[in-house]
Amino acid sequence: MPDQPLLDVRDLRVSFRTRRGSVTVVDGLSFSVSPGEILGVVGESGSGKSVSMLAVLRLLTSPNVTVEGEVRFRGRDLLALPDKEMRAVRGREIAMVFQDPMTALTPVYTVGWQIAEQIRAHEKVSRKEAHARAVGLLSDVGIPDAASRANAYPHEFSGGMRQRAVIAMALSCGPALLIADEPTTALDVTVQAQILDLMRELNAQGSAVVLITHDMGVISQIADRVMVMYGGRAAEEGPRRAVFHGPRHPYTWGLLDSVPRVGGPRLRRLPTIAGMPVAPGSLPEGCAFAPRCRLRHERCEERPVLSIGSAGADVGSGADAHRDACWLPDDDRASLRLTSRSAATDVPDLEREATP
Ligand SMILES: Nc1ncnc2c1ncn2[C@@H]1O[C@H](COP(=O)(O)OP(=O)(O)OP(=O)(O)O)[C@@H](O)[C@H]1O
Repeated sequence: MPDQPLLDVRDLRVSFRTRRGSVTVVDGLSFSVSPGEILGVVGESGSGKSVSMLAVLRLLTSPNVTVEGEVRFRGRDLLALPDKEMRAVRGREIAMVFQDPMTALTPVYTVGWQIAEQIRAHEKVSRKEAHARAVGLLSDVGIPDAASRANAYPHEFSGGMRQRAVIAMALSCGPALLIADEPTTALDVTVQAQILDLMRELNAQGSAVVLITHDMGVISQIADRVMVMYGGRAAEEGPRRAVFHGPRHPYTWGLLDSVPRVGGPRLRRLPTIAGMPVAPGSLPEGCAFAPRCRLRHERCEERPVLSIGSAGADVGSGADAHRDACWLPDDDRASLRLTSRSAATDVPDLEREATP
């Protein structure tokens, strides 16, 4: 893995001014993405996944929002880039796919025209050539009879086909980075798998991917590395295998325990994480997860730093590092996980079943 990250986000902080005062929803988030890797970002609703990526892309345009920190992409600080240069980065070097494909498609133009225009926005090619490439891309993403389908309007496509069209648009400029926010959530399972395959293909062609999801199952199928977010902060971050086989943060334990699995033991009830997600504006001074954590102790009133800890053997450095933000003693994590589970019955052993 090359040393220089493609995207390097340091101490990102996003606050909204509301009638109740300033509310911080992303609180000192740092992470990086290496060229060609797939980073899965996972966490419950409201954990700040979307807002942090929208901040990275400079798409939070409300006058009530404040974004602080550093976002380096290929060495340039995106937060300091003039608008025009930022627009060139978005769409050409960084592509985006959102849950609702209609956010990227305009209802009044044909799908082929929109992909062709996206190509022409970044490259000097004739209309005819751009259209031919758009047809080729639609065919690449599995749209049958792409030549005639290119002349259809978005409402004439199914949800899965629209998402494919948006991915075709992303593919059109061969982005170094694709940020995909819940791209499969609205789709049925078969189509979901096809869209994940397309992301893998895009990745195989050299694009790094940040995939936001609340679904640990999706992460287990596709991510090289995983960042688990809670309360606008990173709770844990590491290679997929390390996070699935040796999760270190009690919040990650909860997420993994609450994944329903086909073929797993029959559960009398699906375990859930007790308590409510932390509300923006009421982030505790210390560990954000402490109010819901069965293992909280005095030290949790102090904010834990995302770090490798003192464990040693199973952690590496750089992209291989497995970090967590928890004060529990490193050596006792495995037995503590069992202790914390014993209060819940019928909890499956997910580490053994994680995708290798
Ligand atoms: N414009 C806004 N003004 C105030 N608060 C906002 C605004 N946009 C988002 N938030 C708050 O920021 C927090 C993080 O939202 P975000 O959408 O990033 O969460 P998420 O982890 O992506 O969840 P989901 O999976 O539901 O999309 C939420 O509590 C949300 O209510």
